[in-house]
Formats: sequence, C-alpha cells, structure tokens
Amino acid sequence: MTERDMVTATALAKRYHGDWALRDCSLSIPQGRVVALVGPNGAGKTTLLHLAVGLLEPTRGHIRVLGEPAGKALPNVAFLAQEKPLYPGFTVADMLRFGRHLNPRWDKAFAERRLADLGISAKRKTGRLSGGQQAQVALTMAIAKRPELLVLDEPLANLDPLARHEVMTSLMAAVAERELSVVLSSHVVADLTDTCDWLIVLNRGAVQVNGDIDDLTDRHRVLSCPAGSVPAIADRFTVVEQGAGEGQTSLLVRAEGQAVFDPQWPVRSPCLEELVLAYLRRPEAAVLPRPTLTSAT
Ligand SMILES: Nc1ncnc2c1ncn2[C@@H]1O[C@H](COP(=O)(O)OP(=O)(O)OP(=O)(O)O)[C@@H](O)[C@H]1O
Repeated sequence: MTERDMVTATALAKRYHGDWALRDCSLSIPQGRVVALVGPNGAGKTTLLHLAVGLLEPTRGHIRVLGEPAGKALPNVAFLAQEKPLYPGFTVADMLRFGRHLNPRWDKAFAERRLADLGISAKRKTGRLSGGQQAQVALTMAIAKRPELLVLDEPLANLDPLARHEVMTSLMAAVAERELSVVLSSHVVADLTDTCDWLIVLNRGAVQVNGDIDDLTDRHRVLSCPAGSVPAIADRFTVVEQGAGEGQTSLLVRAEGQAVFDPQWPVRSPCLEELVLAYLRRPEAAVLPRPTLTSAT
C-alpha cells in the first residue's frame, strides 16, 4: 500500500442549474480506510460520490482519487450506484459473463465462489432475486473487478436488518481478504458502527465532520451535569449539543486532550450515532482532522 491519499478534494463545489449541491468541500482520506459517508436527504452524498468516480465534473475546485484526477483513476475504482446495475432478464451467470467481458482484470473464480458461498444460484434471473441477493450480486461484481477503491452509494437501501447485516459482514470479509479501500454512503448509522473506521458527515452541501472514528469519539464526551454548571463548561469546551433533563442537563462536548470533569458527573464517550446526530442537529458546528480544527462557536 502506498502513501497516496484515497481521495483528496480541494475547494470542491458542484452546482446544478442555479443551486449548489456541494460547497467549498475540502477533505482528504488516507488509503486503506472504510469510510462512512453520512448525511440527511439532499446533503450532497451522491453528488460527491459521482464527482469521485468521474460521472460528474466539478463546477469549481478539484478532486483526486488514488493520486490521479478523478476520471483517470477509474480502472482501479469500482462504483456501485444506488440503482443496482443488474439486468432483470439476465441470469446471474449472464451478469458474471458481462462483467468478465467489460473488465480485463475480472476475477472469475472469486465471483463464482462468493456467490456459491452465499447460496445464490448462477441460473437464477437477477430480477427474481430478493433485494438482499441482488445487492450481493452487484457487490460481488464490483469486487471481482479487483479495484483498489470500492465506492458504494447506499448499498443497504431497501434491505431488511438481517440482509443489511449480511451485506456488511460479507463486505468486510472481502475488504480484509483483498485490502480494499471503501467509501460507502448510508442513512443507517448504526449499521456502520462495527465496520467503518473513518467518518464524513455532509450537511447542506458542506463537510461537517471528517476524521478517524476512534479519534473523533476520543475527542468528544457525553456528560450529565447540573444546569448551573453549563456556562462554565461552555467556557472551556465546545458544546455541540445540549439536552434538558430533570434538574440535570446532558451535554455532548468536544473536549480536546485530557478533559477533567467533576467526578460526580456521569461522563462517557459518545457512540457513532450520537456523534453524527449531534452534529447534524447543529449544522454550523464542524470537526475536521487535527490540526485543522474549525471552531464551532
Ligand atoms: N441532476 C440534478 N439536477 C438538479 N439538482 C440535483 C441533481 N442531482 C441532485 N440534485 C440536487 O442536489 C442536492 C444534493 O443531492 P444528492 O443526491 O447529492 O444528495 P444525497 O445526500 O445523495 O441525498 P439522498 O440521501 O436523498 O440520496 C439536492 O438538493 C438535489 O435535489
């Protein structure tokens, strides 16, 4: 694995007709990461992914992928769009033949073995498979291309919790076996907790959070304290979210370094979902990788 960044965006912006879908987006993601790209509907996730795989041209700024301008990296990138690229009248075997025809580095043995392991018959028409099976066939085709980077736009959409778990588990097995970097967008943050190690939160076309998930959770605390103590805490830390309780106030704060609080207050690290929701509820707050820390107040 080289030192190249997986993705680098510099002042990247995209406008559709009169409206900006992505504004002044600058970020870099190291290679070898499994990246969760999250944000509400219309945040710009698909736009960012389409720019990364060269399906869209930036209105302003630049995006490089695996060290090259986005479109040029395509032979090493597999992209799975929101609408799974399967022909319903084709059998699974037809789809695999199609994939082999289009991709010079196609890994036929891997594709056949993976689908057999998943119990998906090569003779079935893809249009008759369940949503979860279709997602698995599309994912198998993307991985069999032998990409360095796998870009997945909502691979879990429309799947039930069991199918989502199965898709994520088998994706992670493939990541471990093949040393893939992955960027995947999703609305269901809880599904990403055990698998992703890098988080990007997009909100209203801007990057709100970008960083290593362990580092981000380490830099935040959830605590419960008397309401009267809040001003003193806000003097020392960035309060990302404040919720009222009975006599007590719960806070999610950004606490760089060794944050010491009153030992009588319950203090813990946030889970990924708490962190994401707290930032989404406060679009003006941002946390970016050290040392580029944007003040939220
Ligand atoms: N082809 C297009 N023409 C005009 N506007 C578009 C086009 N594609 C997206 N947009 C607009 O750009 C903004 C960002 O859309 P995008 O699809 O990138 O968001 P998203 O985060 O992927 O949303 P979702 O989670 O709903 O899929 C939205 O306001 C959307 O309406």
